[in-house]
Amino acid sequence: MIEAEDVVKSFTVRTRTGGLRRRGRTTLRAVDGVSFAVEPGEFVGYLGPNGAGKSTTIKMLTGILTASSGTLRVCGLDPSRRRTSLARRLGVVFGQRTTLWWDLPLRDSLTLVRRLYRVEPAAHRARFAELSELLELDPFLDTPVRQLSLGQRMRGDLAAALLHDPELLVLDEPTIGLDVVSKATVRDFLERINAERGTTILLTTHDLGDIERLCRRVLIIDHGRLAYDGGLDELRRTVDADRVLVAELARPGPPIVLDDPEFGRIEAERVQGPRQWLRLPSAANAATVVAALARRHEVRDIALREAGIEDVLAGLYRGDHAYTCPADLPWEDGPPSGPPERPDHRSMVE
Ligand SMILES: Nc1ncnc2c1ncn2[C@@H]1O[C@H](COP(=O)(O)OP(=O)(O)OP(=O)(O)O)[C@@H](O)[C@H]1O
Repeated sequence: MIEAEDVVKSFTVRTRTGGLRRRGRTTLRAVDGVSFAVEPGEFVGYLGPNGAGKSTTIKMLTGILTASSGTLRVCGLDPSRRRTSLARRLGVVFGQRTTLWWDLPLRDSLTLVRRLYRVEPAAHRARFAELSELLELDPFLDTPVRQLSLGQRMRGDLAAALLHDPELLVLDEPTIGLDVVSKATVRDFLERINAERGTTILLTTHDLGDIERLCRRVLIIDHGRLAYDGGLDELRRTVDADRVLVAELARPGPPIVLDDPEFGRIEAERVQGPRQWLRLPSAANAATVVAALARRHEVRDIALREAGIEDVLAGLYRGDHAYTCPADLPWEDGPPSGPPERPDHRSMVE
């Protein structure tokens, strides 16, 4: 459904280089040699910190931007050359923008979408009825789009993106700003169209709840380069994120220090009354640490917190962990051992 091979997108940006009047130009490689493939029916998360190159990738996939180099095929088509043909096979939702007509009732916006995509009236009626039911559009179909709440508008945008029954749906932050109930509606809907209709979905989001709930596979991009391609569980295992032991002692005391030949030195990193938080190195055996703790302190209660996906990603984005990527990714000089420094990202041309 998507084939990206060594895709690069560079922007030329003006910079001041010292004195007031001295200006230069910098080439910014927003996407820097990205390669991946998405099979029909997959639900893939596309993650990365702010400015990593996610939206730029999505704009290239949808034909809005043309890649500076590399090969890109979406539904078998070159997106920038076959933009109109691709539009018939692709649905796109940008959470921060709407494709609906602001002053028209939602129903009329959706009718216009039918005409734009030249959907047959009978097929449109069936699809419209199905999407209205799944997204619960009925109560606000006759409300002008500008009067819709964010959650209602997003449901309208999803319907507009899917009315022509595309094979591939590309979503850029579809749950941004939604409350928990609206998020759940959108997530349930996406899960259903992926499972029941086999629609392939590429989802960009900073909401890790979306990712944990929906995506079996994630791609992580950082500084324009693909840093990880694989499952969420493998990602957790790969980075070996630290676990945290929360110990409740019989009485408040100074920060715990454990020094043991088996696991080395562990110091409490937070103390709150009788509670103390100890970060366990990934190699440490939790049972050994708990036994050492119980020998030296009167312990009332213990909790062990595994690193959540949020901790794992925060560590990756900060550069605490070495990145890994599958060996079959076509890195020219082998995979990067860590995220490149910012200066490598920009190369001065003038
Ligand atoms: N039209 C443009 N001209 C110059 N630089 C651009 C342009 N569009 C994006 N960039 C730069 O490219 C880099 C990647 O931007 P992009 O919008 O793809 O990031 P992102 O991963 O989507 O970030 P966010 O999570 O904040 O939306 C950023 O440094 C951004 O400033």
